[in-house]
Amino acid sequence: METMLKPARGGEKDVLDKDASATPLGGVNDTYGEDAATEDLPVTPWARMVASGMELLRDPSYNKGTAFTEEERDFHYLRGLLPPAVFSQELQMERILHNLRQYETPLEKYVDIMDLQERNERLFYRVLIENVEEMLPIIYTPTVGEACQKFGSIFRRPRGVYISLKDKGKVLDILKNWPEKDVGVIVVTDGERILGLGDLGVQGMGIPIGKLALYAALGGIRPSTTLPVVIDVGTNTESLLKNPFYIGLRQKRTTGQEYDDLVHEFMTATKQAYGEKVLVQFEDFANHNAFRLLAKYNTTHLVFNDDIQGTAAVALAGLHSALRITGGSLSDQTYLFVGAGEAGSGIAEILALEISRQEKKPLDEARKSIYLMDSKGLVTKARYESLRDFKKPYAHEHPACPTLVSAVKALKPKALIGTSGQGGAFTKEGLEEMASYQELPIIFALSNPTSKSECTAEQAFEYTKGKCIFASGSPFPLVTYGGKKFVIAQSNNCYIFPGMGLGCVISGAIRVHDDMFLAAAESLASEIRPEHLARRQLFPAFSEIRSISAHIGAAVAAKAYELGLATRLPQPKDLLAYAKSSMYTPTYRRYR
Ligand SMILES: O=C([O-])CC(=O)C(=O)O
Ligand SMILES: [Mg+2]
Repeated sequence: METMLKPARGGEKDVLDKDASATPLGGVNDTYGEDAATEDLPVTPWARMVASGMELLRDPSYNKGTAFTEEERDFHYLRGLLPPAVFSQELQMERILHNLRQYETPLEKYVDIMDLQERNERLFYRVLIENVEEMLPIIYTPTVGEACQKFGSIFRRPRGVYISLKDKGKVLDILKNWPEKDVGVIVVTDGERILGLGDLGVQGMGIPIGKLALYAALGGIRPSTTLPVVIDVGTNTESLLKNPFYIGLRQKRTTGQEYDDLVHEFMTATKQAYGEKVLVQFEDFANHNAFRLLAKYNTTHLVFNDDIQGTAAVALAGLHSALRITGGSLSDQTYLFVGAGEAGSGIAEILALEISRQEKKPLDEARKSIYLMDSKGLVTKARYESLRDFKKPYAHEHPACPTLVSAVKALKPKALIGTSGQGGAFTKEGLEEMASYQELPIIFALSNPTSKSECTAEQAFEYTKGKCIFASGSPFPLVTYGGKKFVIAQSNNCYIFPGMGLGCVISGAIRVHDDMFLAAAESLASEIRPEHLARRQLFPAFSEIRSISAHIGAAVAAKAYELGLATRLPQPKDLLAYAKSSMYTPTYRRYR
């Protein structure tokens, strides 16, 4: 059967045929029917009635622009509303890319491509999926950071849900204003720690929007089931409060009970509106809330924190790959983290967990080879009383080391991992020291966006005389050193969260367990082949990401079933095939 777009001139809109709830990703198995198509466009096994004519052209989920066929133009009252030429989606894509490449600044590209999302969603996703490496730096780090800083100025059309202190007591009603009833994945921020850029208040909304675009493009989550949310409790950033174009509450951040109550109302409302299988990803909260909220809600809701757990899983996969190059096992190395916030302690903790599993030793024992540095220098036992809880497990007996070089000299770490949000924190002296006692030092500069990276890729190679095994959080161009070219691997949580979401959705998971992140990390690491390692490339190319997400999704789902956390029964026999067949694809439907 084909997609039926019946004329509904009298305002009858979007009546979904009940057959639609056949699969977990919002109802439609997108590959279904493709084999059965007699013409070159795929067809879908369900029927919808939506608006026709101009309304159809203005609905981004159905609009195909110049790609409406002659037949469709006649049938859906489009004749004369479009110029006469009929384009293929491929030609439309070419045109989009051609125009995008004319812009001089990344922010102009961002505005242009996000506009496409509001005009023609399938074309937007097809451009993303088929050009991941080119598009990622625009809709994601680093450009999304600048977009958030200027979000008020570039604001055009709202997307997602804005919940502010003014909405206390009305959060469920607000969620009901969102037009989609079938929401499967929410990304929520309060904007207090946007990437490494600090408190951007309501303008942090760019991050949930960008992350969810990746859920759909990289993880195959149906776009209509994704919901970006920002909780606006004010901002402490003076320049934003003074900026006439700031679009949030013009007040200092509210904290304490009032903050907790609003977040709690939101968390309760998500379940009331969408059921207990809605996945809520916490994103870019400041440390003082991130750990707390995760601990508070992970026993009652399907939640994870991307900055703690997603970043951790991808870095663990990167360390696995790095050790395949250097030799040795995870357990007999020393690790030094510069930055002891969400990413630092998240990675430290998953690493300790993995070591304790591998070596069958207590977690506390496994933590002993992992050291953290914060703004006050090495985290040590002597500082124990004044430390935040999440740093305490790593407060080891050790003399004070105030600087990076002194810590590297004293500890001789195998791997140096930057999660500080401090651009340039990996000094020349520190990196030279890393290379002074080992053949292949592992250097991860993970802070985002590019301006906050602890060092550039070029500096890492230069200061270690080409010896380093390097990964960064944001993209860097290829580095040539000693006549050799090195592709710079990005250790970014976008390798993990789309697959994690896919795994949760296809299994109907009701909780996220740490073991699901270990499974995701293992799955990602298994994608690294000897040819990657020969080039010191720790992660596969983003062009392979849909297949990687399917594998991660299957691994996560398998773990959820094993742990008794999955509710979609019976368990599909072949989870990988099921994951793949459930993924959203953005080729146009044929409307009849
Ligand atoms: O958004 C990214 O690129 C990675 C991330 O979660 C962060 O840096 O907060
Ligand atoms: Mg983040």
